[in-house]
Amino acid sequence: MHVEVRGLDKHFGSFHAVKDVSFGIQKGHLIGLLGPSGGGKTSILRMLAGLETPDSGEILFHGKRVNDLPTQERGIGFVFQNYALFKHMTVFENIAYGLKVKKAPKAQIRDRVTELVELTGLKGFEQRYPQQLSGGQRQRVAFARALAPEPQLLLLDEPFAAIDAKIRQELRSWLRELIERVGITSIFVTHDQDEAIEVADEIMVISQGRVEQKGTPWHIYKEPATPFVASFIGESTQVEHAAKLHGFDLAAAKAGTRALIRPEYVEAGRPNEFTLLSATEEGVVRHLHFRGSQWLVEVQVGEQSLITYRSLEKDSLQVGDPVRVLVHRAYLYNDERSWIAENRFKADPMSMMI
Ligand SMILES: Nc1ncnc2c1ncn2[C@@H]1O[C@H](COP(=O)(O)OP(=O)(O)OP(=O)(O)O)[C@@H](O)[C@H]1O
Repeated sequence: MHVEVRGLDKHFGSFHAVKDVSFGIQKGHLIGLLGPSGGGKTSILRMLAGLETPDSGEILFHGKRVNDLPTQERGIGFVFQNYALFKHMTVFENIAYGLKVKKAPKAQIRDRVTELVELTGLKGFEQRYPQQLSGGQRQRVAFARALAPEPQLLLLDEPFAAIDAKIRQELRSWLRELIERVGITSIFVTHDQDEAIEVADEIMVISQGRVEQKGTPWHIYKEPATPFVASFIGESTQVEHAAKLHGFDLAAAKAGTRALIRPEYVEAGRPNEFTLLSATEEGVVRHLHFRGSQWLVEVQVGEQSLITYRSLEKDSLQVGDPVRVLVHRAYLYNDERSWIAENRFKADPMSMMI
């Protein structure tokens, strides 16, 4: 189902929880609502579901306004963190529930439950009760139950929040596959950026009731539209005085312009690792953190500390080692605007010849 939201607004008393939110979701896409706690993600989901009434704005399913349609007529399936299974019902009965309420014929219910049990990898568990299942299995039952009545939109609110890290990881890829196979338009609320990046076709970053940015995970990571997005997603260090960034054309930077720099845009190493030494700055290794497949290196350049990764293949560095440092790219921002700046020594190969 194609979903369109236009100018959605919601107050709770005098608190402005959702501010002029607009977005569209293509049929069959999974969109992740990502942002800090209290940002308004759940409120947006509840309005889509008809569990909360917007102050203003429109919700369109297939181009038709559904603002006044009751929840049960919106064709929505839910999986919430606390949307518990019915304890006194077996897995089979839990999955069958929505179809029973709709008074579907018995044979149809049986066929659909069998299909979903297979789809969600729960074969053999049909007669178990929820307390006889692991957390991950219970959540899979919750998905099967939500999908049984063939909803057109699936709303997922932190569905894995209560599950251990290891199983959670498995469930993420499982969910991705499931959604692809079923081809259902889905909205997934999370405050975990790794989860959103891994699972979603598109991410919408929400903070303080507003959409900060919407785009593919790659786009959001690589080209953050606002300082909030740049600092919320991925690792970075902040440089207070952008004017000191060596090799950058900072004509547009004013006093007070700050920079965010991701570790992959910083290169730190021994002098012989650089072709143009004068393009680099002097630094010293302050900390080394072993990250399994690489080192996370903290270097000090003047007063500024920066982080970077270093491959295990290269010469190992020690704390206290002098290094040369080159910053390739920075996200700059002041009060009015934010933009991406490239180091001319990196961005323009001709300048390397100077
Ligand atoms: N029924 C309500 N009455 C009053 N305030 C509410 C109500 N529902 C939500 N709020 C407030 O609106 C704000 C947004 O809440 P919401 O649950 O939508 O945020 P969220 O981004 O989903 O956060 P979380 O990740 O913690 O669930 C919060 O400050 C919350 O306290």
